[in-house]
Amino acid sequence: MSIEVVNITKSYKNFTALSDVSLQIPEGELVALLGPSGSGKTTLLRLIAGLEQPEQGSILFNGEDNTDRDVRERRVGFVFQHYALFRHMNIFDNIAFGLTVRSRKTRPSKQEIHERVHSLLKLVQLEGLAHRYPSQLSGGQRQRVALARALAVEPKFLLLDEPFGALDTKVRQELRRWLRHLHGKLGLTILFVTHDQEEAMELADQVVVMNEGKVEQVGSPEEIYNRPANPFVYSFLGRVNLFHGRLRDGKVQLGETEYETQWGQKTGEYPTIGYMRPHDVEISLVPHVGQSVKAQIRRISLLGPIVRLDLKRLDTEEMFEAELTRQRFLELQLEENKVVYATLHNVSFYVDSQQAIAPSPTLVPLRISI
Ligand SMILES: Nc1ncnc2c1ncn2[C@@H]1O[C@H](COP(=O)(O)OP(=O)(O)OP(=O)(O)O)[C@@H](O)[C@H]1O
Repeated sequence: MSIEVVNITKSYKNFTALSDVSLQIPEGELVALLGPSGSGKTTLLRLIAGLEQPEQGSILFNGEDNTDRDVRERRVGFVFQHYALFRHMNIFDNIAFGLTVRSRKTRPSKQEIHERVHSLLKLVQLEGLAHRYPSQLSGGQRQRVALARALAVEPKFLLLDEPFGALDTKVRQELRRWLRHLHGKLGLTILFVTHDQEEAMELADQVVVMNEGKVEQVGSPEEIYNRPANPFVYSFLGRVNLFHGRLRDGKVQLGETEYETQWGQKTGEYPTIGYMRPHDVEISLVPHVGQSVKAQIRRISLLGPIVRLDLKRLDTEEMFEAELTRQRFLELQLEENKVVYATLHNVSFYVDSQQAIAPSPTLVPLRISI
């Protein structure tokens, strides 16, 4: 089932948790809501589930308005980070719960419940554990029971709020793979909240990046990483170097280097910030005329297959990072305090419009890539 959020605003007293948010989630997609703490991810999930009411806007399922529908009528499967299974019930009864509490008219027969619970136990790969109690399971197994319980009532879609947040890295990775597999098998629309960018990138078909109650960008993992819509998305999705310079007559001056942009017709002078990823810094021992900057290595961190260098530009004195393969690092025989040449590829420039163009606090992208 598709989900559509249209111009939703939600406040708690004077605080606006969501401000005019719109979003479309096509049927059958696995979508991540990604953003820092307090950006409104859980609030949006709770509104879709019907656990909260918006002040403004509407929520449609398959084009049908559900804004005023009760949580039970929405038939949503919900799993939280700390999903409290009923401790006094065994796994079978936990999974069957949503079915056994139905009114006599809609409740499946004992035999049907038995069959459904066993097929769900098989699906979440916990066959044979039906008679255990939650305290006798690992954290990862408990989250799988929570998912089976959410699926038991045949929801129209699943909403997962940091479902693997409390688990250790290895178990999280296993559960991610498993969830991806489960999604492929069921074809159910799944919306999950995470503040872990790796989790979002690895799992989702589409990622919705949120910040301060607003949607900053929606796109595939590849799109949001390679074509970030603005500096927030750029910085949130991985390590980034910032270089401060000036745009003058269509050219950006960063220290001693100059970059052509497509903004040749723009007259005047503007403060500009260049954003780039550390893996797009090319380190060499000889200069690339007009393109490279002289920099001193201040610190070397060996991180398994890659090596991270903390460098200081000798022209502007700005600090920045470079990442290179261990092999390239050994070839160049790099060591701390050595002076090298850094060529900066794929710099995205943003004009600081707050100071130069308009009284808006956002930065305006000028050009992607050099
Ligand atoms: N019941 C409430 N009363 C008052 N403020 C609330 C309430 N629920 C949420 N908020 C506020 O709304 C904002 C968004 O909260 P929300 O839980 O949606 O963020 P989040 O992105 O899910 O954060 P996290 O990753 O930390 O869970 C936060 O600043 C939070 O303090």
